[in-house]
Amino acid sequence: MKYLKEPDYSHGQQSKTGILLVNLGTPEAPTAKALRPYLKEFLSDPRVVEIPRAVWWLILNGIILNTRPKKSAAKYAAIWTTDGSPLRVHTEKQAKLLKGWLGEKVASPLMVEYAMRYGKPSVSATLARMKAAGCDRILILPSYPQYAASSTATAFDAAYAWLLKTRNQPALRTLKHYHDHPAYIHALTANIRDYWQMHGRPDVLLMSFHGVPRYTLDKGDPYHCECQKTGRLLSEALGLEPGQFRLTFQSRFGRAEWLQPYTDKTLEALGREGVGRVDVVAPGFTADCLETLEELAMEGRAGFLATGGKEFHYIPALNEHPQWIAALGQIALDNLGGWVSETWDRDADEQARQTSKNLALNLARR
Ligand SMILES: C=CC1=C(C)c2cc3[nH]c(cc4nc(cc5[nH]c(cc1n2)c(C)c5CCC(=O)O)C(CCC(=O)O)=C4C)c(C)c3C=C
Ligand SMILES: [Fe+2]
Ligand SMILES: [Fe+2]
Repeated sequence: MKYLKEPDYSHGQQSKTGILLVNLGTPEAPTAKALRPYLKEFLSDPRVVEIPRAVWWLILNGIILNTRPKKSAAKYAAIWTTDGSPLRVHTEKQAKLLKGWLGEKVASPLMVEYAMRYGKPSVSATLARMKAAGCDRILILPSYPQYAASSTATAFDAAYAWLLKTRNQPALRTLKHYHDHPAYIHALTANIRDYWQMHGRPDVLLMSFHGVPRYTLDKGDPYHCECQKTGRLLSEALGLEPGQFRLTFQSRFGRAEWLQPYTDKTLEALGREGVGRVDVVAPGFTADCLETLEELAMEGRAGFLATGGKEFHYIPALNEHPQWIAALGQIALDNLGGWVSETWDRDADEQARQTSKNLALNLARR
């Protein structure tokens, strides 16, 4: 059969608008056994590794899948929670909170779900469930503020692949990026300011983004420029001078050159330069995960302290920060034009926000 079976049709079923939050995916357990299928699916994606298929098949199946699952499992074990993988825990909570936030602002029937590009819950199964529940309009909202072919585009590929097999297709919208959306920048700023209010300020704020191979920039992927723009807007919003922050790229995979400067090398250099306190933040990760909790908060810390650094702080990702949930809601609404009717007065809300911000600033100045 070429097409998926249609859910039973009933006249008068209320049509809904759906929002699907898509994150990368994570293993089912912190074990080599669970890592293997996850890494196989992830690293078999031609958007992720672009070398010729036959060559890559040999490397992946002959070397990587025999060595990496065990090593990565040990890293996942160090960050695993009683509720499971942090990436899934946070993404699931974000979807629930987003539904609550939108519920107060939107009159139309709405469904908010999350899916993972690799592993479970899959994009196709979740889209099928949303359609069966009556969603005939769906917005795909990737968890990545900066567009990259290896993250954003492949999430869309998964949605399109499901549409290809679907007879009665819902309307689909994709949200390409929100790297410079004022609400996203505001949420990042609020999250960092909250942290500094509790723990004091660093000598240097290091903004670390997930890396991608350097050749993707040369071939036209806008990811590098979008990370730079987020970094610039964030440094301006925080009022940082050039010497007070750095922007770097982490998680290099394989032997090819990736976007530079590298996070690990920069942290080691900062330690050697005698920088006393470094705070690391990862603006491109909207949920904490292996790459932030293990690579930055554990490995990065060790590298900085081993080379002479005195104090290291990792500032948590946006996760469930109320400003982030509000930002997700605003970003979603910006992309739902004509699909839902809003019951809130955005301008009045913005005015109230500015007033309370000014009040807080005045209080801080006293
Ligand atoms: C910001 C979004 C991401 C981009 C762009 C991205 C590109 C990219 N990643 C790899 C290889 C790996 N990444 C891994 C984990 C991982 N990557 C992202 C996000 C982006 N990746 C996240 C959120 C995570 C964490 C997932 C979690 O479960 O917590 C891994 C798996 C872990 C490991 O074994 O190291 C690999 C592998 C490549 C090759 C790439 C671009 C080409
Ligand atoms: Fe990655
Ligand atoms: Fe650039």
